[in-house]
Amino acid sequence: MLRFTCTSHFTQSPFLPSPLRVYKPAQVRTLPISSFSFHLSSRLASMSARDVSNQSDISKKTTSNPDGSFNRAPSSFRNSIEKGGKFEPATDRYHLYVSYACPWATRALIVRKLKGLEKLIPVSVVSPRMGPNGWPFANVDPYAEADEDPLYKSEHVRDLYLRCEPEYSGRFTVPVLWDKKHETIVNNESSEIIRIFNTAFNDLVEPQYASVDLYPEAHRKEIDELNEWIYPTINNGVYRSGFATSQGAYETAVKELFTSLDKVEKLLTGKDYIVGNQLTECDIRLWVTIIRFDPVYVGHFKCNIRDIRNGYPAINEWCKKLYWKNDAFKSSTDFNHIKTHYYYSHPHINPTRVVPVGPIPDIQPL
Ligand SMILES: N[C@@H](CCC(=O)N[C@@H](CS)C(=O)NCC(=O)O)C(=O)O
Repeated sequence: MLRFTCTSHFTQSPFLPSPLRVYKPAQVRTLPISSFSFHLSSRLASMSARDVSNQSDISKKTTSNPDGSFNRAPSSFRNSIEKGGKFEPATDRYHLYVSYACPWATRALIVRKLKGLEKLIPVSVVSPRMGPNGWPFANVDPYAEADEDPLYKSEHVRDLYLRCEPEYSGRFTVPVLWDKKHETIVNNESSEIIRIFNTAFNDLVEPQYASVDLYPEAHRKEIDELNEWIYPTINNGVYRSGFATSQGAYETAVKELFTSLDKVEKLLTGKDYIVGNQLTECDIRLWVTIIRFDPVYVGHFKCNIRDIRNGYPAINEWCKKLYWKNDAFKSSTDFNHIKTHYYYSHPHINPTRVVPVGPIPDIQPL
């Protein structure tokens, strides 16, 4: 029987009462079943028994309420990038660390691409197999499509946090927006990173990218109102369902989740975008959860009242169109990283680490 140990950073994590919250993306490869299962099993087989027994359990460090409901701690680094400030817009100054598996990091990847920031803000992708020390870089876990840290050759994302704040005792999350000048984290909260990307570098990018506005003045009120319930009940709702440790907490979360999906289905019927007639941050924030829904959340997080492809035609159509017609979405999505991460990194809810083969395909064609 596997035994799971918590490392010091997990036990030290501040489980503050906080708004509920969670989860990250890249290249999609549709593999035949045989190569997919070979790929996963050969990777897993390369992990030693010790690696497996030391694997931490994210659900243990984030589910802290006595009633079994899941609670997510707030992000710690909340700076902005602005002219005249400590962090000024500049070329070759900032670096983005992400996991393709994490929905929150995927938000940042999508907006980085939509805003033409790829050269300005290089990106490094961690291995999807989160372990006792958190997210490993490819030098520690050489996983396909994962990178080494080009700045410091860090072993884990935690090394970056401890480099800039040696006493840091929070969670070592992605995304991380890093400043090379001050060698510190600018911001590790995706909802703020995407707002920074939306405006801060407009003077440094081509006009066609500067004019992209994902938080337009005219729609801000509506976007804020939607974020207000989509975040707790859908984005974080899947985690509240999956990480619940009591029947009651699970049922509350899963029912709220599907009630909100029903509402979104109505909003998207006959429309290409949630707000107005244009792509906004609201689409991006919701999409990163929906794209993971059928491959992961239905099974791993027990969000199985319906799936998206059979139960929500308007959401499914919207999701497919963004994926297949806008490369910022497709190129930020890697189903192999997504599935491997969830089924591997939460041994508390999937002790065997077996990764399901389906659904096939990961996303339906248009
Ligand atoms: N507040 C963060 C949440 C990010 C987050 O929870 N990321 C997860 C991955 S999906 C993570 O890095 N977890 C690592 C850990 O908890 O140790 C945001 O929205 O940017």
